[in-house]
Amino acid sequence: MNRLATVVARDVGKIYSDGPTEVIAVRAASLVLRPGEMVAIVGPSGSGKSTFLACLAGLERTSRGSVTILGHDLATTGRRAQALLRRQHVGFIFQSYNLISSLTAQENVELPLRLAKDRATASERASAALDLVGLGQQAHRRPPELSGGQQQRVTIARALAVEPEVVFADEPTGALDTVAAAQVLRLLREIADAGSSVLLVTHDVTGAATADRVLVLRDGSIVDEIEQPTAERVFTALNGAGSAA
Ligand SMILES: Nc1ncnc2c1ncn2[C@@H]1O[C@H](COP(=O)(O)OP(=O)(O)OP(=O)(O)O)[C@@H](O)[C@H]1O
Repeated sequence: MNRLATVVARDVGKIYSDGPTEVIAVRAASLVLRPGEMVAIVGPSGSGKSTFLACLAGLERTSRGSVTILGHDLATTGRRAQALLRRQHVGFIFQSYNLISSLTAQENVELPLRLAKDRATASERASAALDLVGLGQQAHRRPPELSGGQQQRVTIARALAVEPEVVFADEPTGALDTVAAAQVLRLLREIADAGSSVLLVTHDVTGAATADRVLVLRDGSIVDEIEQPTAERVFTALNGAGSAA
């Protein structure tokens, strides 16, 4: 069952304790992500998008439900094994670039490769990934010498260099102008078209419409699912979700 799925989430819930009160960030949300599929999660601020993504990526412990990544049930996979799984098979792209400013773009992309499987080919693969995102000429530059869009493309190159089966992207275009954002979205689309799974959290309806499927979250629940999305349909669904909140 679901042998082809890269990520399977069943009835995932996440409750945060905030002093004496509890915040239900995600309630019983389910998702199956397949190879080559790009799924976007949209929803009003505070609807639980980032928390859901973090639970699926194993970055947050779930309060209920189950998550399986590439056949590994996170509930029964130890922390070290999960870290290894992420390092070798999962790419992360966040709004804050998390690049090391004292290292060049090339060194930033090489770093996870040196920690993971392909030390011998780290340099070649990092160069190839930077070429792919159009930054071959900027490989020697450090993050402070690059624009926001270029830094984000370095993080994409870093995620791509490990040839991940799954990419988790949380607001990757949040800090970018329209042109840079479109470039980043195009790269995410290409990653999916090349066979990986991409899960994207975004506020950008146009960006969400580049996905194969859009899930609309409201108050921690998936309230709508749009197949073959257009920006208009995402906008309408999102406004419905927001106004009802
Ligand atoms: N570490 C935490 N401790 C307590 N509550 C949290 C924590 N992280 C998130 N929350 C709460 O969980 C809910 C969902 O937050 P989350 O960041 O997942 O929403 P979001 O849809 O990604 O929001 P945004 O679009 O504004 O980034 C919010 O009410 C938030 O305040």
